[in-house]
Amino acid sequence: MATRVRSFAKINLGLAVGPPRPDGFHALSTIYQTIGLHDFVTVSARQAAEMRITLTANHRGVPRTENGDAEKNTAWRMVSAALTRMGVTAEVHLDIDKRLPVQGGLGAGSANAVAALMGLERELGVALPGAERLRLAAEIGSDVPLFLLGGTVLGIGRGEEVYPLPDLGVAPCVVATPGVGVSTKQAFADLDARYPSAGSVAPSLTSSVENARITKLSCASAAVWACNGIAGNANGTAPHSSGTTPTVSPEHGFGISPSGEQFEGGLAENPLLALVRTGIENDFEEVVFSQHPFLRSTKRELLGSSSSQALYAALSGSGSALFGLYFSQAAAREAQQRVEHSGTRALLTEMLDRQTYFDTMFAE
Ligand SMILES: C[C@](O)(CO)[C@H](O)COP(=O)(O)OP(=O)(O)OC[C@H]1O[C@@H](n2ccc(N)nc2=O)[C@H](O)[C@@H]1O
Ligand SMILES: Nc1ncnc2c1ncn2[C@@H]1O[C@H](COP(=O)(O)OP(=O)(O)OP(=O)(O)O)[C@@H](O)[C@H]1O
Repeated sequence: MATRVRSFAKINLGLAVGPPRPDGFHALSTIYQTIGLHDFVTVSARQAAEMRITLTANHRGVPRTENGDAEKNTAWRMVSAALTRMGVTAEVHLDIDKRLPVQGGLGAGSANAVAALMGLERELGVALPGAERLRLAAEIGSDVPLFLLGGTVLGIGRGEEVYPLPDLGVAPCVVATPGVGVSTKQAFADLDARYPSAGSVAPSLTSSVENARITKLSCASAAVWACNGIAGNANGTAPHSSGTTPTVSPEHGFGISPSGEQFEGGLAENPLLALVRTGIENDFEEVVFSQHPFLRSTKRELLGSSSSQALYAALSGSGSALFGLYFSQAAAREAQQRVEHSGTRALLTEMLDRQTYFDTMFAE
């Protein structure tokens, strides 16, 4: 028997990058949001006298056994580390059915690692404690721990320190996937080069300005909490006390529940709108757009005009994927068509709340 796991992508709702730290990573603050697009990771595992982990994939950009570089794969690394922590020797086969872009800024490789861990635990009937999972995930990559929480997640530190936020909602989302890859490592280096601090040998971001932006984005997450405090509970584990997740509406401009019922008090109480109104931005846009100017046009297409405007559009992570969030399915479809008309692939999906993330993670 094998276990097939959906490996959902993320977008970044704002990403503020600070100066490099002594360990070479950059301090950052971001709000991660899982979305419905996904790869499939299939895990087969059985206890054995000797350890053997093999990996196949349907995309040539994915490190795998056939190419002799499986050990570089996030999913392979996660399974290897998890088996060591479990004290289990096993024969494991991983298959990655890649549907998300590689080097897309959608955290696809990071999500693959968590999907592999979930599949491995189910296959072996062994579950690591939550804190152990988070520690392992942070060792694999900065973007990995968020996928252990799902839904709307605050990320600080180098992005690996994660806190579940009450879900922002289920707004329709269009993801544009341009045919260029962006190296995350290079994007951080380009940001450093753009903001060299006077007098220093190594380039670094101007810390006072950038740290203020990090603080601002962390404060923006407080807007989410405040709104959810009104709309429901704010303990970060249950979406809303009403049991519903807010959606956004073009006609009314404020939150309505899936049953059509409006939240009292209007716009100010919709957490997604409240977050957008704090002025969230992705710091990578400046450097990535100057290298790939057509991405700026794609963002404009996602944003649309005043008659069918996006609630928000931005680069995800260090790109190259961009996303738009919309008030309605119709507005999202129009945006998808605008982007595809200009020759860039665009996929229609929606924000994925925490409950749905876990309920739909295991494929039949
Ligand atoms: C840009 C984001 O996608 C935003 O969500 C993430 O910060 C990237 O996370 P990730 O892909 O898991 O990144 P990692 O695998 O941890 O690091 C890849 C490389 O990116 C750089 N890196 C990453 C995260 C961070 N906070 N500072 C960095 O400088 C480092 O050079 C590192 O060697
Ligand atoms: N499971 C994996 N799937 C895809 N790429 C992987 C995987 N494991 C390691 N890699 C390597 O990592 C690089 C980037 O992978 P990924 O697709 O996760 O980038 P990304 O979407 O930009 O991620 P992030 O948003 O976390 O920066 C690839 O070039 C590839 O060599």
